[in-house]
Amino acid sequence: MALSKETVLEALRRVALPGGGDPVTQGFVHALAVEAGVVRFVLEGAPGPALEALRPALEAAVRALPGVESVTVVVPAGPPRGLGGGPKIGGHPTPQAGPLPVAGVRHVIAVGSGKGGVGKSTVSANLAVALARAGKRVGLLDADIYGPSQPRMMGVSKRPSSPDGKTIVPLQAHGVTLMSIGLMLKEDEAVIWRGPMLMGALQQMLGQVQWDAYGPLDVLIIDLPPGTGDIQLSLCQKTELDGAIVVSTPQDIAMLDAKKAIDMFRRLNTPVLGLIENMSTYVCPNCGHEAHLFGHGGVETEAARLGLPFLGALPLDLEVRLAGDSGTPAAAGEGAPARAYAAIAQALIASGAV
Ligand SMILES: Nc1ncnc2c1ncn2[C@@H]1O[C@H](COP(=O)(O)OP(=O)(O)OP(=O)(O)O)[C@@H](O)[C@H]1O
Repeated sequence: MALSKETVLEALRRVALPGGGDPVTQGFVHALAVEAGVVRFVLEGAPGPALEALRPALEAAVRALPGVESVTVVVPAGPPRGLGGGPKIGGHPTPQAGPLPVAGVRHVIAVGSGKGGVGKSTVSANLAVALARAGKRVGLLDADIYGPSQPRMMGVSKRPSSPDGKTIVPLQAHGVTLMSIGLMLKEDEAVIWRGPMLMGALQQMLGQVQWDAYGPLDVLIIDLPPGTGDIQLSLCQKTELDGAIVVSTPQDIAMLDAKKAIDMFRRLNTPVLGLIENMSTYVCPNCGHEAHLFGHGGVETEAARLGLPFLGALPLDLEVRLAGDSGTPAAAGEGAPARAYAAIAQALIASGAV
């Protein structure tokens, strides 16, 4: 019989569980994929150690099928270790009627992008620092749960404390109040959670973090994951957002994805506060020649076409990358990128968004 999902499920059904029944009928087998001899599935629905104990028998049962080249069984990480007996991050979300405000915060602004790698986290960190330098009390939430980069960009690695075991005290860096799921995980630890766990983590980051631990905030910047997935949807529906900023490079392919993000925010009734063009120009530090590696001006043109504010263009600058990697965003310095970010911060303040 040819290898198929059904033959794999049949083999798994033949594995008897210690407490009776089989893993398929008990609902432990999820996201089964069978592709050219490669079998993958997620084992979920019982405590992690019990599933780990089951894994070898299931792998052996599948490997014994004709045509199987490899088997990968993923047992999702449970909620990360807590904060010294404090709240566990990443449980299932609790039901919530409508969008809620974030306690201790006046304005909430999400920073999104359609495509990954266009500099959304860099822009979030730098904008937060620039707004803080302009006198605003700023919070930064790293909601890029699969790829949290704010701890590195903002230069923090300490685990936040939870004195009462329920709420979490955020950290502070460069004048910004900061929280990231990355602070709860080891740097190289992958998050292998399904949708509900992600939603739960996001809900906790907004509701259980004491955003006003160092005084009430004027604005909370939320660094979203790229794309238009569960986190974006959930955030827009469950949180009273003032609006979203969309970051794109001028490249057509990035702009195409940015338009999808804009469309998503519009459909979710989240006002788009403006567009930012990142990696806009490159000025050669040796000869001063200006090059447009990803094109130039495309985002501004698109903003005009859509009737949205264009907040500014940010150069492709080695200082920005090095500063991000070193944990002190370029906006904290005195160079050209810091001036460009200060101008965007002023534009946002002038618009009344912050
Ligand atoms: N204007 C810039 N000049 C130079 N390097 C930049 C600039 N903007 C971002 N980078 C660099 O590009 C890389 C990707 O940036 P970043 O992580 O901010 O993108 P992202 O859109 O948040 O990515 P992801 O989708 O993976 O979260 C980083 O190494 C960052 O330092």
